[in-house]
Amino acid sequence: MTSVLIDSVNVRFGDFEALRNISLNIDSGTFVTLLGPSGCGKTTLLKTIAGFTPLSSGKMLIGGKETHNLPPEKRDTAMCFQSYALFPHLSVANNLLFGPKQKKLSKQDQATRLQDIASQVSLTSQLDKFPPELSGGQQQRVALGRALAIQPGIMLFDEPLSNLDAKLRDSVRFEIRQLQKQQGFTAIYVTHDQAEALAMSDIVVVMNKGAIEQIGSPNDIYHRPINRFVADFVGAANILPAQVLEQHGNLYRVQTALGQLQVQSDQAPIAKQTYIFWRPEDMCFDGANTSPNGQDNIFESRIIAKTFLGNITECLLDPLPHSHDDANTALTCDKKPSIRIQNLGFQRAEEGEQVIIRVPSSNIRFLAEAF
Ligand SMILES: Nc1ncnc2c1ncn2[C@@H]1O[C@H](COP(=O)(O)OP(=O)(O)OP(=O)(O)O)[C@@H](O)[C@H]1O
Repeated sequence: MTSVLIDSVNVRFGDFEALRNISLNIDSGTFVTLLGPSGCGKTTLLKTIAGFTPLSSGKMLIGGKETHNLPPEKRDTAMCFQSYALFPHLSVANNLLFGPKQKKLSKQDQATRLQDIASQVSLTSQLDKFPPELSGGQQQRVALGRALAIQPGIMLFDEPLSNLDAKLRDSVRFEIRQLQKQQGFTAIYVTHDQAEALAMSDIVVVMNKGAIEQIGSPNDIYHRPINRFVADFVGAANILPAQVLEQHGNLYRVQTALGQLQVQSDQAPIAKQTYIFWRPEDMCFDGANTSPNGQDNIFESRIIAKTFLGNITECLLDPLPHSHDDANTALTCDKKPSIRIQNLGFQRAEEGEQVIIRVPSSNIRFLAEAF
């Protein structure tokens, strides 16, 4: 088991800064996901950990050892790629044995390792086949088994499931997580798929433009994103600029382009002009135009578009003018945003229909970002 400490790391390619001031502490045995849009530096960070890309500045420790003079083969890491990178002329067995042979394991240890790994990645019946004779999912499992056969302290995964169809992706994703839990290796997993990151990880690292935006548990990242980028990248979000008007205990009245809203928050806003957000599933369709506790936000909207998603329905709403607005506040002039709602109860509502929606004040959160 191996920890990774990354301290103020920068990586430059010529004038281009691919990684900016990255600091990250990964405990041994943790499953960490690097999540972010294409080009944000995820693979570069993975390659610096593997030792394939040198640091421009900062330092890195693997298992407590400074990596400055540590070549890739001495880092206790193995990498599993999106492209599988299998040896087509070698059988599945010999692909799996590539690492153990390089490590000069005895014939008997190689045989034991092969049996163990083949059964872990469910390939025992495929050992004599060659990679071109396998399905995409089987090839992916060979790539995984080949990396596992080295028994690394740290497994580095670079979008390993992106070539698989949705169903297979779910099952291989589950297998990887099960293996990681059983064997206890540290996993650093690159993806741009937020659902994958939330489903697999102990810790999610959200990256943007070469820097880290937020580090947290899947629950924190989803429910307590710190800024608009994270809120929007990790799932759908309704985000509004908000001007704080008054506070009573943990209840805030804010002016938004939708009118005045109430926000119940134990965390104070970082500025008077900030942003609020809520998830599409945090609001509901309501028959009554009153708030029973005086703290819910109720507004009328027109359904612009309706999408059936199987277990839920998503609607795009055009909120109608709010009758209790403070017309003197600048934000009432802002362009009125559309709002997304996901709900079980919308199946019968039709596009064009006018509906009343409710957002409990406790479901709206402040982002730690000012404008
Ligand atoms: N060897 C290199 N020389 C110059 N620029 C590079 C090099 N490697 C990566 N980059 C640049 O660094 C940036 C980050 O690339 P990286 O591959 O780390 O992104 P990523 O987040 O993994 O993207 P993707 O999800 O598309 O794989 C990109 O703009 C890329 O063009």
